[in-house]
Amino acid sequence: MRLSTLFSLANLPIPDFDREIDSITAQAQSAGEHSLFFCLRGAKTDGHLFAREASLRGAVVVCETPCGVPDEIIVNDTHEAYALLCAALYENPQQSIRLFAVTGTNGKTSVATTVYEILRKSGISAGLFATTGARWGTKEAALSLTTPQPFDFYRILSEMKEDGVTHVVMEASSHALDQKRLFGLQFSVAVFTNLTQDHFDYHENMVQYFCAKKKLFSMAEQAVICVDDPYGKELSESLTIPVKTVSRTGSPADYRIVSCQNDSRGVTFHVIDNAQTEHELHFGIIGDFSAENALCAVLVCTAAGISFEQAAALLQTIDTIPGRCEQIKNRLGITVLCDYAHTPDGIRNVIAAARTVTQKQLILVFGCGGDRDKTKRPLMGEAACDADFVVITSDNPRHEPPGHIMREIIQGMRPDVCYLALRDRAAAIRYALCRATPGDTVVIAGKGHEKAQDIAGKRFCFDERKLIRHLLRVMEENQHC
Ligand SMILES: CC(=O)N[C@H]1[C@@H](OP(=O)(O)OP(=O)(O)OC[C@H]2O[C@@H](n3ccc(=O)[nH]c3=O)[C@H](O)[C@@H]2O)O[C@H](CO)[C@@H](O)[C@@H]1O[C@H](C)C(=O)N[C@@H](C)C(=O)N[C@H](CCC(=O)O)C(=O)O
Ligand SMILES: Nc1ncnc2c1ncn2[C@@H]1O[C@H](COP(=O)(O)OP(=O)(O)OP(=O)(O)O)[C@@H](O)[C@H]1O
Ligand SMILES: N[C@H](CCC[C@H](N)C(=O)O)C(=O)O
Ligand SMILES: [Mg+2]
Repeated sequence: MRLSTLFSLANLPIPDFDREIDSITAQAQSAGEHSLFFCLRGAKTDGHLFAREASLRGAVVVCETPCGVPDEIIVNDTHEAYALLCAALYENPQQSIRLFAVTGTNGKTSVATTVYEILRKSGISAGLFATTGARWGTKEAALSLTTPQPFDFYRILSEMKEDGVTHVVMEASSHALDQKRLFGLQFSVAVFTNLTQDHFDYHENMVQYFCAKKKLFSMAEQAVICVDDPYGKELSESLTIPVKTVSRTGSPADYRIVSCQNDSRGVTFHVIDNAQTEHELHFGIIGDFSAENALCAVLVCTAAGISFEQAAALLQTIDTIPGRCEQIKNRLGITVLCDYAHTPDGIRNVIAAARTVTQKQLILVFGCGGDRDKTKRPLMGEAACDADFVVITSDNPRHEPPGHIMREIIQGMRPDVCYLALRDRAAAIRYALCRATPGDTVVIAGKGHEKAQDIAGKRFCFDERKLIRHLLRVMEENQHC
């Protein structure tokens, strides 16, 4: 595409020179003869420092301050221009697709996947961008980020459009909102699930974390907001767009969950709407929080033109979200849940959910990621004390020593709680499963759908669900350990 066409499609002033452009990048080392290189100011360094390198590779450079290279274009905000020009390169696929987004600390993948499944099952040609990957029709694409960088996002979105997708639901991470990866998009509905501690390695405090999340709602026509935490309540009161509020702990709301019953088939719950009509819903994922996620998903679908009743009926047919309170069936009489809880609130919630289906002991296996929020480690240790026995292990230690991370978790644990620390995650899972007796539940948290363990910057194959299934099969064959 010509540079002039690209800028014109992005509604940006047309540069005074023209060139053929076929790719866009923010990584100087990937720039080439026909690429546009964006100088982004990041957390670690400033992309402007790499303008010369990109230019020597033949790229046109887009910057905020002059870099003194030939063929440079100066814009006010390179993050914004980056998103707009990536959209333009793919001929603005978002203009013919209805978009829905979910933000919040926990529950984004769960809500987004549920919306996707309901839309799909109702006959709508839908697409999904989530931590678990992108999906549409019979296709899938792996994503390295929950909310992809603009170039990857528009590349996949345009493929979805070519394949006839009309509705797309996605997760909006706080990192993405802060870095304006979604700049220029307009969402039919934005959802807020909750806000509790996470990512303090990136956001300085809860106020800044909340500010990043709030940005999504300036890009939305309608909102669905859980008002049980003070941030949701404040957000709902600050917006001028139509808002549907949701609660499950008695806070006043348009849709109130008034009872939840969990059993091995999931959660059955009652909702009273703002016309005081009561509805009974069922969702195949256990946990009171799952009822809240499910209700948010149903409300998003009503904005897509599906009736509440139809959305609720389709909800009943969903029994799995990969790695989210996913039950791994076995003939040993133990309940095994593979889950993605990786925050103090997530750990507390998944234990509470698992309790509702546990007759005897509840065993938890978990760890904390390296090179990420260190302050959540003792808090996750403290939350883990709600289990009867805890196996502390590794969860993507990245560049940190696993033993050091495990010690930080243990610092938050009550001295009366029984635990074992086993650095090798496969050994930790094996130990927990072997320890369990009929009537017990084993919750394995933090990695869910993930297929690798990141140790010292190297990614080792580690498909947790496959490993659990294998161990359970061996145990079934032996009926003892
Ligand atoms: C914390 C974070 O989000 N970092 C992202 C950010 O990096 P950064 O701001 O540190 O960038 P930087 O290293 O300072 O570099 C600034 C610029 O110089 C460029 N550069 C830098 C060095 C070089 O040699 N050459 C070069 O061109 C970089 O490409 C970049 O454009 O910008 C980079 C490029 O645009 C991203 O790759 C990087 O994501 C990293 C890989 C990442 O892991 N992000 C995670 C934490 C993330 O975004 N997670 C959320 C989900 C979180 C959740 O679960 O809620 C997500 O949406 O996935
Ligand atoms: N509404 C909720 N409130 C609290 N905890 C939840 C909620 N929904 C899910 N969880 C817990 O958090 C875990 C992660 O859920 P999910 O993957 O949906 O969150 P996410 O926001 O997408 O996370 P990420 O930031 O990694 O993308 C689940 O496995 C479950 O244990
Ligand atoms: N998407 C989240 C969850 C990571 C969960 C855990 N497996 C880890 O690696 O810390 C993040 O990037 O912070
Ligand atoms: Mg997610």
